[in-house]
Amino acid sequence: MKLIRGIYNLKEQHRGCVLTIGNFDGVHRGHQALMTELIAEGRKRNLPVVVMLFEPQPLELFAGDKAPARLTRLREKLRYLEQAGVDTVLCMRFDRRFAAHSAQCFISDLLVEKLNVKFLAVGDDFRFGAGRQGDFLLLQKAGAEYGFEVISTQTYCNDGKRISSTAVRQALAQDDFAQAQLLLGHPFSISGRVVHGDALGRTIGFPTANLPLRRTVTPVKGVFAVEVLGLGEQPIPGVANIGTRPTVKGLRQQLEVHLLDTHMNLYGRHIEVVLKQKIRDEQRFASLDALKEQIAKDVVTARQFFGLQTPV
Ligand SMILES: Cc1cc2nc3c(=O)[nH]c(=O)nc-3n(C[C@H](O)[C@H](O)[C@H](O)COP(=O)(O)O)c2cc1C
Ligand SMILES: Nc1ncnc2c1ncn2[C@@H]1O[C@H](COP(=O)(O)OP(=O)(O)OP(=O)(O)O)[C@@H](O)[C@H]1O
Repeated sequence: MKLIRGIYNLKEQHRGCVLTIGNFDGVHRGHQALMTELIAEGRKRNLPVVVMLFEPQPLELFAGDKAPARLTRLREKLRYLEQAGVDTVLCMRFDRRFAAHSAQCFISDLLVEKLNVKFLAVGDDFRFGAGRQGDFLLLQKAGAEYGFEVISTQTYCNDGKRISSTAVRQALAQDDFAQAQLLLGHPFSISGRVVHGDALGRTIGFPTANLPLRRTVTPVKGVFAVEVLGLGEQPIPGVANIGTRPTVKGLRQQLEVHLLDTHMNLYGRHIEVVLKQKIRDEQRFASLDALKEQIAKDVVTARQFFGLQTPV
């Protein structure tokens, strides 16, 4: 799969494609169904399948930390879109300048001139261009004028309800990871590169691997039983805290994971942490000893969840 970043990297050879546009946060089963349709269309027309997405997501620009929690970072979106069989991702930098382009200009400069789109599939509620002036009807009119087909995507449902990134966030807000997985078509996970922490964890007897969470808003918070992927063939069970660590006056949100029965130096490794079950909310403890005592209990809870014997 190819990644093209920004309009200036679009070259003559990229003209002619079947296209969809959106956030695709989570790359959930609704998105996957749309990809399947688009890929069939691309094969029929012998044209590459292109997904246009925006970074940051538009609401992150407009609403900052009031924006909905992000389910996937760009890297994760790319991985899932590649698995779905997409040929090219066109990642547009969504800044004030880009957002100020008129709907007409978005169509004529980007869709027609740069991409020469032949088939476009978007939701019938899709809005675009400065002030959200552009809508599905305008796209259809433009399609008739410039010679491309515009269709509205079929709604893909679960239990009679439309699958959406919002629905996944709602499931996660209730710590319902089974429901989130059902909607996503893959487990909810957080991944990243392990960085150095304050090495306090080792002194309190629970060494942790720290992942900084660059996203401003996380969809989940607290202490969880987790499985860590990316450290060999088998997932490694662990216990993780997602939060600001109020006991040690941590400032930024991070994910810290303590592996059960495994001692490894993880600095610099890329890991994927799959959340399996919530254990409790993060708390501010009066002392490090109190925190240590609680983490020992969390470890026991996680061991029980994984059906692991607790050493005596
Ligand atoms: C299972 C687990 C639960 C945790 N729970 C809390 C908590 O409730 N409150 C808190 O302030 N820190 C919590 N922490 C974070 C600890 O404060 C942190 O691991 C310790 O300060 C070590 O930080 P370091 O790795 O940056 O040295 C938890 C860590 C783990 C692994
Ligand atoms: N359940 C679904 N079935 C079919 N198409 C979908 C479904 N969900 C999203 N799409 C389509 O995928 C494209 C990208 O959707 P986008 O990620 O912007 O929204 P979303 O998944 O509905 O999330 P949100 O909850 O943020 O609105 C749009 O064209 C949208 O219509």
